[in-house]
Amino acid sequence: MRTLILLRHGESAWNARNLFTGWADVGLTPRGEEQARDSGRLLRAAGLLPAAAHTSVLTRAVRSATLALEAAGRSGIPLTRDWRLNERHYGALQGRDKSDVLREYGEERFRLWRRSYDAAPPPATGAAHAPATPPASAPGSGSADDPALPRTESLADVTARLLPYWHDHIAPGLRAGRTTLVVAHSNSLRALVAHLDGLDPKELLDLNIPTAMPLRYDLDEQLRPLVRGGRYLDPGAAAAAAAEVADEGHRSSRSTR
Ligand SMILES: O=C(O)[C@@H](CO)OP(=O)(O)O
Repeated sequence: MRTLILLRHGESAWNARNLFTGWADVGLTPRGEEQARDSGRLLRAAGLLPAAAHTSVLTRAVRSATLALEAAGRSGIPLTRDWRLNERHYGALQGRDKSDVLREYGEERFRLWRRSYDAAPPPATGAAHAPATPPASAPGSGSADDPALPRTESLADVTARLLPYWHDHIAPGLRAGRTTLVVAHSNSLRALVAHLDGLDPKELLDLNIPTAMPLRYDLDEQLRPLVRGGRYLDPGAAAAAAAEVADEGHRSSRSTR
């Protein structure tokens, strides 16, 4: 049996402010840092000791991975960063308040942009929407104006850039028997879960990944899940937190609630 642990980063500054984030490189809130440490403590308590870890190039994920591994007593293991694990590029929605977007475009469009397989938000235009720091290993020259950088992404686009990384860098370690931690984002993890569980687009609409809740997948030799959907280490807390994610846009930011 092979064990994979999926973990979304802790609460970011823009999660707390109810803003679409995507490739904007924002840090964790103090609460997000504590959530990341708590997730590491959960791993340790469950006896889940990763031998390898992968994360995106975005600060909120790298920092969460570092804090979780420290709290799990595993800070010495290799941590590999790659832009292919980044959050989906949210196009022109990046930096916008989710409640404002919901009001402006309506429930159906809002839901399809957030949770469908093939709808991409309108592309970002101009430097204002380009990532502040282009991910170092992203395609192209690394300049924020580089036409090779995405200006928006659907979940299908995320899946297409993520799966080569899964096949070439994560799956081989799992096959070699290494318990592996992947620390990523709401939508890059939705793409990975959809691949592992064989979700169809309708099932994907209802898939929400909560922040900092370790999700354990035990996999067979073909890397197929023994239990579809995996198992959250703290199922009750994860279900409540996933419901809050689903409800984003319908409530104001955490700091003003
Ligand atoms: O804004 C984003 O980049 C993501 C994660 O916060 O949002 P959502 O979960 O709505 O896809």
